[in-house]
Amino acid sequence: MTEAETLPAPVLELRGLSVHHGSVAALARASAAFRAGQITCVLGENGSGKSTLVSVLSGLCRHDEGSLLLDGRPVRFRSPRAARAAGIATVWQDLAVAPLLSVWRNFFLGAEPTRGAWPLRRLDVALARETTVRALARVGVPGIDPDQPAAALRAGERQTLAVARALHFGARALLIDEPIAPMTIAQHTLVGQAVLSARAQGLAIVAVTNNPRYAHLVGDRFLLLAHGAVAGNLTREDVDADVLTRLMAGGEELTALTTRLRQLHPELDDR
Ligand SMILES: Nc1ncnc2c1ncn2[C@@H]1O[C@H](COP(=O)(O)OP(=O)(O)OP(=O)(O)O)[C@@H](O)[C@H]1O
Repeated sequence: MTEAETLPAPVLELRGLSVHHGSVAALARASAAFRAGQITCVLGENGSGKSTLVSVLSGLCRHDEGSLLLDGRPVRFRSPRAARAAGIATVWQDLAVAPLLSVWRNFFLGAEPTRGAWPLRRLDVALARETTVRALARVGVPGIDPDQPAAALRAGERQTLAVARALHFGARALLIDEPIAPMTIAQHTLVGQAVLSARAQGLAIVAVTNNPRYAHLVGDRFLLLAHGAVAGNLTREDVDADVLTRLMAGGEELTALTTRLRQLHPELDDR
């Protein structure tokens, strides 16, 4: 059986997709497939197009060449809301929480459960709290007080809350743009746990990270971007953590590896 026959169909796919910002090609004819139950880590230097990839998949910006496919059908999201409605959840780099609102309020943000029939319908606060605690425990973060203000959460916990939310509201694809502020190992571990829970529940995950060791720990595939183009699309069998670290650090080695892999796997050109 070929690899294509054993893999689940892609949830999201880019085919020869380009995004221009003025004269700059932030993504240049990029092709990649993101499948259910797989974590694809996106790596590349500053300005290589990682955030643009998240923006185009999440409906924030539109492509001007090639195609974006959802379940094999070409789509063009009009807004992040449209992408969300299609089951694509995004944990933004500058993830905003309402700091003074409680954790459970942030979890629901306008989609709170209610009880009773109109006109006596009321917020079901007990259910909202309980659901938040359960959803957080499901992604490996037990024991969070749902009534504490979101400002009290650490960076990793905020990301985790966003992942828990995505799972609760039935997302099929999860996009994570790593925060700019460096995270501690403990914070990375938390986010890693949440991401692995999401994978176990069959989401297609696209995680932008600048940390090759973290990427190697959680990733099934590694999409390397350079100057907006796909410079490598590797599996765990192709690289170990040291190679991934070196690839991140230097363009030359990356180019050599890409050339070699393309010779060995001509089908990489189609990804
Ligand atoms: N809104 C914009 N207007 C003009 N140029 C942009 C815009 N957004 C991105 N670019 C350019 O597109 C290219 C890709 O940027 P992008 O932010 O996607 O890269 P990145 O890999 O996410 O970088 P970083 O790691 O610094 O976040 C860069 O050359 C950047 O300067």
